[in-house]
Amino acid sequence: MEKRLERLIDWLRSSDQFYLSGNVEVNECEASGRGVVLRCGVLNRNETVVRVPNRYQLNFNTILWNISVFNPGICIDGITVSGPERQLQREQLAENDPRFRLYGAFDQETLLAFTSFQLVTFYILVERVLLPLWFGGSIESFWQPFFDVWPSREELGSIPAIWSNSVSSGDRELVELLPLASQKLLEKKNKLLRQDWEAIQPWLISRCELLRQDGHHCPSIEEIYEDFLHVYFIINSRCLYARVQLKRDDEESQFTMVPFVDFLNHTDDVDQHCYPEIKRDRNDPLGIGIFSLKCGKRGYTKAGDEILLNYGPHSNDFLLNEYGFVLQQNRWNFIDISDEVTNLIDGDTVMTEFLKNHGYWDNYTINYSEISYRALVAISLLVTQDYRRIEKLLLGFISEDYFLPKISKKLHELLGKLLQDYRDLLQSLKDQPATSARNLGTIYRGYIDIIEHHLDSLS
Ligand SMILES: C[S@@+](CC[C@H](N)C(=O)[O-])C[C@H]1O[C@@H](n2cnc3c(N)ncnc32)[C@H](O)[C@@H]1O
Repeated sequence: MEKRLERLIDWLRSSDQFYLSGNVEVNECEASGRGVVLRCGVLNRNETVVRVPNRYQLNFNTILWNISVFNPGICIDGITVSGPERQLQREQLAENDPRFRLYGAFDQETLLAFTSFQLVTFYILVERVLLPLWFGGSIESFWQPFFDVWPSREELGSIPAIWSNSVSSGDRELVELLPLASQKLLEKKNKLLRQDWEAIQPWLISRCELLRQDGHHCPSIEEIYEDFLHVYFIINSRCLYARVQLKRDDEESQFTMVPFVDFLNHTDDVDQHCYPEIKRDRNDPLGIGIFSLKCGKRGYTKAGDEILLNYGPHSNDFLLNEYGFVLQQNRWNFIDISDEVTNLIDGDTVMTEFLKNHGYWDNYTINYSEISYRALVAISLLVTQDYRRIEKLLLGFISEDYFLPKISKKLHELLGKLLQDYRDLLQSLKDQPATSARNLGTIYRGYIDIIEHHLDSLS
């Protein structure tokens, strides 16, 4: 890894807009992979840790630029390569570079119809997996130094969508043990994976056909699907929010991938650590901009301190499904108790309809500090069946405090049952030493903390 890191930084240094603080370095540990630490000196509030120009970021725009070098039919003013620049770029390329054919078949409309995720995944698969198969790997992607520092398949094996979609995952049986919040996230992710695979699969098949026509070995589509899963979660776990004007109507497409910045690990602390800043580049007005990572309020003064970034206020269920890790302590944890509560009400159509009509059916949660208002409304109705007063509660004429003494016994019962279920699940996970099972155990331990806290305050 040391050599690959050196190569990455040399590559980035070929731009004079790149900056990296001399006070930081990358280190590696088993629990969180690569991370960035303070090597020496200090980092003060608002100081730049690293700055990466647009050209070295992988995103919808830079990919269009790179494809347009090989395909003159892709022409978007300010985004794709200009005439004189194309000439310059071409002079550096071999005439038989396979990308003239790999990218030549696209028309602009097709490319623009892809989401960011689809285009970035397709492009990385071509540049990282297919391109090295031509001419014994003698043609190398511009992005190779970036590709070389990404996590291996094994490192991403702790993500539930990998358990459920990859034939090589040994953790498939853990899907059954996922809590409801994770099951819902997994379902959503599986749907996106299916959609994106369907969108790019035909293009990958026809690109593989080109390889075969030239007499090269080509992986089967099943093998490429495994690469697709790997690349998909590399992107998913490393992308950073950035406006992509060409895709402005698609919220999910607003991201960029930024070398080195993507070495920062996550903290649940939202406003103390580093923060991103994107500045428009005068020389590249339609690009995403220059991406900087700045030091937050807390500053760093002790050598070895880890420089961190908050990925968002995410629970352990979310972190597991999006990134494949969990935190031992996480202030954003919550339990989805929708199934337990709806099961208690199910069968009573009047009550169900009432809650549905008022927008209070389903989606009930508890976090460390509170039982959600939605859950209190549903349980109060279940216990009291006092429709008149519940309407007053919803209109704000009475407070939930009126109902709390009446529902305390039911809450005790419900939380007591959940506590037992989670303890049983923890017990059944105890004999499984793998990281994925340990992560699930951490989620359930977080749930137990939440429930014990509420049971203490109810009694
Ligand atoms: C943006 S990358 C950070 C760099 C990454 N550690 C690497 O080795 O390249 C996000 C990934 O880092 C790991 N990660 C981030 N924060 C972590 C944390 N607090 N604890 C454990 N793993 C973490 C997870 O594997 C996650 O998918």
